[in-house]
Amino acid sequence: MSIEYEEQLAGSLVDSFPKDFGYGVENMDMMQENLENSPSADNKPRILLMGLRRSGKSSIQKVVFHKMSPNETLFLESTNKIYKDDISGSSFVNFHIWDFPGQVDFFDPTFDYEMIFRGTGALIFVIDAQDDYVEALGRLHLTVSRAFRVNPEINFEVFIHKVDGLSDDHKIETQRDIHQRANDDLADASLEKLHLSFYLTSIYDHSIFEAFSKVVQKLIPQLPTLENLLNIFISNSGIEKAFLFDVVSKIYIATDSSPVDMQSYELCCDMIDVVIDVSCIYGLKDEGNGNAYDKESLAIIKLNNTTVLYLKEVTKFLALVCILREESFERKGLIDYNFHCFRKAIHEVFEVSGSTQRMGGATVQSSPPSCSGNGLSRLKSTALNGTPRSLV
Ligand SMILES: Nc1nc2c(ncn2[C@@H]2O[C@H](COP(=O)(O)OP(=O)(O)OP(=O)(O)O)[C@@H](O)[C@H]2O)c(=O)[nH]1
Repeated sequence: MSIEYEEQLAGSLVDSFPKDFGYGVENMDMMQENLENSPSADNKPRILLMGLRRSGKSSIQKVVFHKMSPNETLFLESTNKIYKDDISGSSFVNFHIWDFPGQVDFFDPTFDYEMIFRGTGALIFVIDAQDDYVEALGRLHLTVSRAFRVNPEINFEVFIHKVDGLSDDHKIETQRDIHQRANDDLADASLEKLHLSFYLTSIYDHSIFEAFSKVVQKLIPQLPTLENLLNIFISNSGIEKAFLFDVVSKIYIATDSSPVDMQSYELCCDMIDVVIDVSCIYGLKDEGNGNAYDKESLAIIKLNNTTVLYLKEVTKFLALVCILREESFERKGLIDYNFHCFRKAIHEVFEVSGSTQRMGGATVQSSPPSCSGNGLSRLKSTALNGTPRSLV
């Protein structure tokens, strides 16, 4: 069975997937000040964070990609210029996030929005659900309709944010209402083809990571292959659920095709935190050198309800985290062998090598999570790669 499995995995390798998937190179006069000093133009997909002032855009970006604790966001100052964040240096996920200041007059004639939208993979519009959202809906409509006319390929994502302050019933009602009104506005403008996806989010729980995972997954051209590999892996190993995690951001870049329940996702996120924390405390060399997450990273946690959590390194940035029953874990040898095949296939999918890789003209260097500095996402030493060549 295992050999068959290996063949199945090997058979589905990447040739059929675009290697140079990416978005355009831009240079905008309007944003000289912000962009000139940033890592140069390249073909990385761009995710825009837009919305009214104080809707929570910067908080989302800081919490998901910079390990800021949600309480610290209370002290974030208002963004007054476009903040361009290239997160490819510390994460598997290889794109730029542009945080727009709420007060920018986006449709100022001197503002080259066509350039911006042309190079955009996803536009996240953040709506503060604790506030009156009528103005936000007007702004949403204006933004997405302009963007759609420039680039119909953009994924339009609406985060109904700060839902931690709402009761469960109120959450559902707010989502229904926003969904209805936003789509009515689009229908009135004959923009039925413009598809909006809605997510209920909060930085105070895992919902923001889940939503971001889904946004990012849509930008990964290899997603069907990854899902396929995960399906084959779990069905041959007696595993109930498996996630392929970006360890730094805790975004899952793929999972098998069984439905995701929030509790399983949270459990797996917590496991990553535990593993990295324990590794930071007990796993480093005497001088405190090294990375908290490396080739040797492996953890098994048995819960008191006969569930086993299993985490193993896949690449410098990716970990496989699985949930399974204790009985299935008795066949650990089989799981390990299948994992070995799975890992090999993932490496082949992304052609991960230990050297600098060229991605649509951009050279990317990156390092795995380390314990030094401000949280585990801080880069310590610049190690070469682990970033997928084709994930651009
Ligand atoms: N309750 C709650 N508050 C949040 C959440 N996300 C952000 N906030 C708070 O919302 C306030 C505004 O957050 P920012 O991230 O600065 O908002 P912004 O959209 O970047 O604002 P501008 O830079 O002015 O455009 C801060 O006090 C955050 O702590 C959330 O999920 N729940």
